[in-house]
Amino acid sequence: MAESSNSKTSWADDVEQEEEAANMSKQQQQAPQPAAADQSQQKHDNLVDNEHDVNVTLADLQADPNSPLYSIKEFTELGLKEELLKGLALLRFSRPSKIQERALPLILNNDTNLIGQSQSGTGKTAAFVLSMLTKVDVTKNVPQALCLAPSRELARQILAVVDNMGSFLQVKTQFAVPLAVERGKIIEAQVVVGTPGTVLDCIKRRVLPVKDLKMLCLDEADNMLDQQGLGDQCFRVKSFLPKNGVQVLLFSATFPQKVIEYAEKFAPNANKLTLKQEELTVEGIKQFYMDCANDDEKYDAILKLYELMTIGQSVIFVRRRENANELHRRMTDDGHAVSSLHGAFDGNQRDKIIDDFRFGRSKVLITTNVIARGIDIASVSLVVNYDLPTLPDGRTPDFETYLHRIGRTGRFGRVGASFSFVQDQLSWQQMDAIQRHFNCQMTRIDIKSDAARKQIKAIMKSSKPSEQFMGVGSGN
Ligand SMILES: Nc1ncnc2c1ncn2[C@@H]1O[C@H](COP(=O)(O)OP(=O)(O)OP(=O)(O)O)[C@@H](O)[C@H]1O
Repeated sequence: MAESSNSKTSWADDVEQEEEAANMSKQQQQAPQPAAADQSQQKHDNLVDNEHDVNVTLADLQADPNSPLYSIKEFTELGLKEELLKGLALLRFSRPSKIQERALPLILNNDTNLIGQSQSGTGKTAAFVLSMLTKVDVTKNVPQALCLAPSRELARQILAVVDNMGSFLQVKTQFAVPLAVERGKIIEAQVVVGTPGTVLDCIKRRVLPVKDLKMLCLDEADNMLDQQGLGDQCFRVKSFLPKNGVQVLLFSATFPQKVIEYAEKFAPNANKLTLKQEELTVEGIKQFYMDCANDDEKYDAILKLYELMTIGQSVIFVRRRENANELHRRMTDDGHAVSSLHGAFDGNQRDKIIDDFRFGRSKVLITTNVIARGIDIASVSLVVNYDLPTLPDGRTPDFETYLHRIGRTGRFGRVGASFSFVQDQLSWQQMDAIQRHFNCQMTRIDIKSDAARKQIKAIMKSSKPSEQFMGVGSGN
């Protein structure tokens, strides 16, 4: 875990920053609370019509045994409380996805730990949120389920899902990130969602009572356990919990072999739902690459892409905060409306930037790996790897981060595209290694060609909000 020499400190830096962050009131720190129905409307509006020949409905996908959204059961067969079924209906979740259908009975029928893996955007959040909400007793005002996430943004998003899905249960929730927990007040909420550092601090200060906890859930578990700071904090949180009776759930789209060992230590004797490496990529995400001669050509290409990027919403990933600042400044100076988000912003600013993007007030977001994982915004149709993701050595490709980054599009059966820039021999090698690792093919695209622009436009349009519910373009 923490001692791993391969730990990805760049991500940890962002989180550390977050843990130290910001002077803000509790109210300002609350998760966004879109009315469930509005949120659901937004979700379904984003299931797409398209310019392609083939329309596949979500119902079709869920009937296809090869799709990660496939299910044979109904939510009503999964042993959920009536109030949760009502919450699911309000969110217009009609059928469970594969991970939900498989994980829920394994979690709910006994107290065995679970390591759950499924592709990005396939509904892992609902699997663990429904589990937490099933296990808590809302008549007791004491924390019973604890969920840890690696970033403020992700914790906030999970909290909003708990609030929405649990709205008929009248569950009480607590956001546990820096300064969100009222000083000196003992937490009475049944479900606590936060980042590991703050949660650990609350436990040590005895603000967060742990004796009634029944469930500990780690989202993006491989990432948290693999990092120096976060991994330590997660293990320390766990060491404070009752030795028996706490069910541990670890979820992620990726569980690289080297992390499995920590995962098994953290969640002993767990049931496991895992995937093979070549099953990890999401079919709806078309992967392209752009071959540039140098940095200037790369910048010209991103300007050419901009017009297409704003058809839907796009995320541009760069390596470091300074690169994000620099690209933001250059694009803004050139008259383009872009926003930027990274760990150097304080909590308040981060909430505003992500909310502006989430609710469509901004269209293009330049960011670091801080939101590479978990963030779920249905209308993101394009992900750009302006810099390919690497381990801290700056050379070795970071396969998992690549997969999580491109997974910000193509959510729950939608289509999307990813563009990766290559500009020298090293980035070529990195791209080649990524393709071999996932056994996938990236298609070369020349942004200057009309045909290519048309192709991209079609993909972007196909994931644009539409009147037509449930039409999911194949994108082929
Ligand atoms: N059964 C369902 N029916 C309809 N929509 C669903 C269902 N389950 C989840 N969704 C929606 O699918 C989207 C993706 O879900 P979620 O964010 O949980 O994916 P994930 O597997 O956690 O992805 P990641 O690995 O990127 O974190 C969300 O918008 C969610 O509301």
